Amino acid sequence: MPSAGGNMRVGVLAFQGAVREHLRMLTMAGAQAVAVKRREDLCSVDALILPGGESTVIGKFLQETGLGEDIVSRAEGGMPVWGTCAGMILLAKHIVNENYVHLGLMDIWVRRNAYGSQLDSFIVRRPVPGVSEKPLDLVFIRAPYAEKVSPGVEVLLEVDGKIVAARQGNLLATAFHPEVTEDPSFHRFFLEMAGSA
Ligand SMILES: NC(=O)CC[C@H](N)C(=O)O
Repeated sequence: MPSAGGNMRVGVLAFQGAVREHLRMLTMAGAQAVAVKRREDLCSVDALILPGGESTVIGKFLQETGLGEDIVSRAEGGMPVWGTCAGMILLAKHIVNENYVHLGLMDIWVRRNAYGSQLDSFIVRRPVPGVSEKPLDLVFIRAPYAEKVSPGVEVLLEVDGKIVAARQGNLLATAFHPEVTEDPSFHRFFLEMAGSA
């Protein structure tokens, strides 16, 4: 059972990538932040973040440890899961420029490394409807975007016509990295989403 508000225990998959940054932001947003490395760790959390990093490396780890299977069954049972950047790729049912999928949970068509080498990493400032009226720094680092989504998926934000944030029930995906900024709005949004799940 998810516990309410500040008592919520939120895990961050802690194999590779921006783990500490998410743990810090969750604490700032008022949750109990837990590093998830083993299958046992997952049992104790109400919600989970899949951080940015390298999706191929994290995906291999998920497969080898069995954590991937556990995450899929918890997510199918309603556990809120948020994937940032590589995490968005891990969540997707379709990776348009690869011939594999990882967790295959979300009805989105994601393109890996979608911005190419010239535009590898960049920041844009935008308000995100439903998350923050004030413009947020959106940090893209070798980011994916979604080319399309199924009708059941709510697009939260497009930047230059590309889908960079989307929600499908208990699943949230962002192509950018809110955890490397100083603004916990997105983490609060995820906690609210998790609290009402
Ligand atoms: N910052 C990131 O998470 C980059 C994602 C990475 N390009 C991948 O494909 O996994």
